[in-house]
Amino acid sequence: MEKRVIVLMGPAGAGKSSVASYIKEKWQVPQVITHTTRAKRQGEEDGRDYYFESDQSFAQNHYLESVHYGGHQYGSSMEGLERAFEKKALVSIVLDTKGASTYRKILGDEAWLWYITTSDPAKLKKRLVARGDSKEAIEKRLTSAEFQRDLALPADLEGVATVIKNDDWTETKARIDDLVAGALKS
Ligand SMILES: Nc1nc2c(ncn2[C@@H]2O[C@H](COP(=O)(O)OP(=O)(O)O)[C@@H](O)[C@H]2O)c(=O)[nH]1
Ligand SMILES: Nc1ncnc2c1ncn2[C@@H]1O[C@H](COP(=O)(O)OP(=O)(O)O)[C@@H](O)[C@H]1O
Repeated sequence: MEKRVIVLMGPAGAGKSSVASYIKEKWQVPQVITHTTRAKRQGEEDGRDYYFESDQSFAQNHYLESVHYGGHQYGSSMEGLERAFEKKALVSIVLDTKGASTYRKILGDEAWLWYITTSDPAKLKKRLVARGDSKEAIEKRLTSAEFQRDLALPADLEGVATVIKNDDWTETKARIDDLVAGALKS
C-alpha cells in the first residue's frame, strides 16, 4: 500500500488517544509520538504518549508543525513521522485541527484525516473526569479557545475528513476495523 498517516483530531475526551492505542494493538499501526510542554497525566509515559518537554528543551527540536493549545506547546517532527513509516506504511498521529490542516497541506492525500467526535458534547467532560484529569485541568481545557474551536470540524476540512462518532466503543471499533482493513488491503 501507499504510505498513509491517519491524523486523529477532535475535542478533548472524544477518544483520539483511545483510537490510536486501539489501532496500534489490533492492527500494529505505529503512532507518531509528538512533543509537549504540558504536564504528564496519571498513567502517561514519556516516549509512549508524548515526549514531555520543558520550554527550553521544546525549543531545541525541529518541527514539521507546532501549535499552542490550552496554554501549552505541542509539536510534531518529520523525523518522528519517518521513524514510524520505517515500521509500517500505515501510521497514526494525534493532532489538533490546526495541525491536521497543516498536515493536509504538506502531505496531501498521504494524510488521512479522521475527526473523532461524540453526539453529545456533555459526554466529553464526563470522560475527562473518568480519565482522572484534575478539576483545574478540565476547567482550563474546556474553556480554552482551542477546545471550543475543535468542537466542530473546521470548514476547510469538511468533505475531506472521515467523521467518526465515538459514542459506543464497540461500534467505534467495528467502524475502525473496516477502515483499517480496507486501507491495508489496497
Ligand atoms: N498540532 C499539533 N497538535 C497536537 C500535537 N500533539 C498533540 N496535539 C493536540 O493537542 C491537543 C491537546 O492534547 P492533550 O493535552 O493530549 O489533550 P486531550 O485532547 O485532552 O487528550 C489535542 O487536540 C491533540 O490532538 C502536535 O504535535 N501538533
Ligand atoms: N466510546 C467511549 N465510551 C466511553 N468512554 C470512552 C469512549 N471512548 C473513550 N472513552 C474514555 O474517555 C476518556 C477520554 O478518551 P481519550 O482517548 O483519552 O480522549 P482524547 O485523546 O480525545 O482526549 C478515556 O478515559 C477513555 O477511556
